[in-house]
Amino acid sequence: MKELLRLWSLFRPYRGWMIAGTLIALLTLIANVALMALAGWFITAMAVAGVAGVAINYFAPAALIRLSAVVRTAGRYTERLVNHEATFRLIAELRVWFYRHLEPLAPARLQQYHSGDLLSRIRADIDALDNLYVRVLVPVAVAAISAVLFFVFLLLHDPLLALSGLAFLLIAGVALPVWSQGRGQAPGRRLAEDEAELRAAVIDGVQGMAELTIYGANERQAQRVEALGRRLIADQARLSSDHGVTQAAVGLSASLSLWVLLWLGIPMVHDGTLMPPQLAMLALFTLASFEAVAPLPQAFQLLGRTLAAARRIFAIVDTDPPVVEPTAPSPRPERFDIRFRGVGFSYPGASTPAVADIDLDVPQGTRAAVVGATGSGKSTLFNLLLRFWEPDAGDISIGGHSITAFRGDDLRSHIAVVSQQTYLFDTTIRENLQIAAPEATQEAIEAACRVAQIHDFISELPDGYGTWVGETGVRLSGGQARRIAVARALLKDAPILLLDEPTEGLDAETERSLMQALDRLMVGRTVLLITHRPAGLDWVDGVLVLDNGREVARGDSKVIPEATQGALLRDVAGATA
Ligand SMILES: Nc1ncnc2c1ncn2[C@@H]1O[C@H](COP(=O)(O)OP(=O)(O)OP(=O)(O)O)[C@@H](O)[C@H]1O
Repeated sequence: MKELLRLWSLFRPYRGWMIAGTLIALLTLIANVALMALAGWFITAMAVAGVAGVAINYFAPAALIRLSAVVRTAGRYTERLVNHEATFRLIAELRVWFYRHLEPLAPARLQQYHSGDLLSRIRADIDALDNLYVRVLVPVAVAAISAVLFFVFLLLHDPLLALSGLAFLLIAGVALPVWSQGRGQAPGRRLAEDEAELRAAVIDGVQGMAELTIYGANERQAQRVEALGRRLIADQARLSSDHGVTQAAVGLSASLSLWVLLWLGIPMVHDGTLMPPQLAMLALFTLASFEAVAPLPQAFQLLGRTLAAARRIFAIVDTDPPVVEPTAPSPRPERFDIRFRGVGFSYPGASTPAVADIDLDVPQGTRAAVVGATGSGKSTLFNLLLRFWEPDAGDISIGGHSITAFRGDDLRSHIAVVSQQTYLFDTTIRENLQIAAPEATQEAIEAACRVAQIHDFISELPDGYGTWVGETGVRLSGGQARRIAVARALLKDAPILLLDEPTEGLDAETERSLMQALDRLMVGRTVLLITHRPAGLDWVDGVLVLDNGREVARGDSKVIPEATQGALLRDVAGATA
């Protein structure tokens, strides 16, 4: 119920559309029922007149029948147009609304979700919400209003006929939807969850296909996907069979309603309280009136799926962002020194802190390295500096301003990152570079690529900068992707540069030339490097050595103590073994 009210408030801007859609749908329904009732009356009246040998005016009823037919057809078309237009607008807006809530949660709060699950939420779950609008709200409003009108119409002829008609309408329009809503709740919820799990499993299978093939695990993955598919089909089959049952029950209610009306009405014709054409009209009227309630059982059956989708969406929307954005405008630092003071942080649920009591100064224009074995907390320092997470203790400042005073985007506009994992989008090299500077001209892009020593390679490609790099940049080597990252950082032209093992995994020659490119990039910037390799750090001005999130030494590169060197070298040996 809570979800329904929240969804209703989200639909608020579309209430005008909803009212228009409801009125047009109501008019269409009334035209259809009128068409059937008038036709019943007209045919019987003509037959009775023929038998009696009297003339009747057939122009008015014939014109009304034609009018009803035209209104029904035009109404159906317009109603679809209006309601679908409103639904598509609503869905488009909901998707943007959801994405706006998702953005501040990345990456910290989203790590617990599989990308396939998030995709399911943003696509299938948002789509499922339109069910509430087109299949529940509008039909329920139409059914409720028309049931009252139909009841009043029957009441004008006979109270007993009205009550029997209403009783069957209530069975089809209230009892059956309540039953199918109860039956559909559990499979509907499972459908939302299983669809997400299936999507995640398929994405995993496709992305990890090389590993699955190497380790002969394709079959197991296929079985997992198949089992999920079977579960999904079982729930869909149950919903479909229930849908069949309710549709049959609606048909049965309509037929029973007709029979009861005839059973009650025929004696009235004998008594002369009802004319034969009236009986025919009321019979077809009763039958046609069930069109108003026919969509309700399925709509309520799908309510379980819709509410499960709503819950999954609200679960993300209600997540508190890991950092609180300041309300005041961000400061505009004149200098770009980086300072950590007493910084401590634990990831949620972790028993030990990832970093504790860290002090670090990187004066503007200098270069510092944080060295430590795997898991010693180096990347955590970057995550805190980039404000993906908020420290539990201490403070980080840039140019004398605490980073808590900056809005996330403003803070990150001062920082460029080159890491070992450069994410390349499935688009052209040019667009991948323009992520850092959307307005960058071709000349600026080429200049950055020359410094990054990747221009010659790109120029030799048949499509040059228009070359498609493939998903996650599969068509480029690790070294080439790293150079693209350097070029991106040059294009961004930020005063602070974070380097996360930028030469990791490259051969000596590639590493040397990438270091030359990095040398050019580092000029005039405040640079912080994280690495687990203690060797070759003579180009940095200061080193901080971490072990298990704590400082164990600091100074220049010579301070890396023997013991720590040993641990680091073991780490390197372990990583390469
Ligand atoms: N997103 C996260 N959620 C929970 N725990 C995390 C997360 N990221 C890191 N950790 C944990 O925090 C500790 C420090 O990790 P961190 O990634 O900062 O180490 P690192 O020195 O950068 O390691 P590496 O050199 O392997 O990248 C580790 O124990 C790690 O398991």
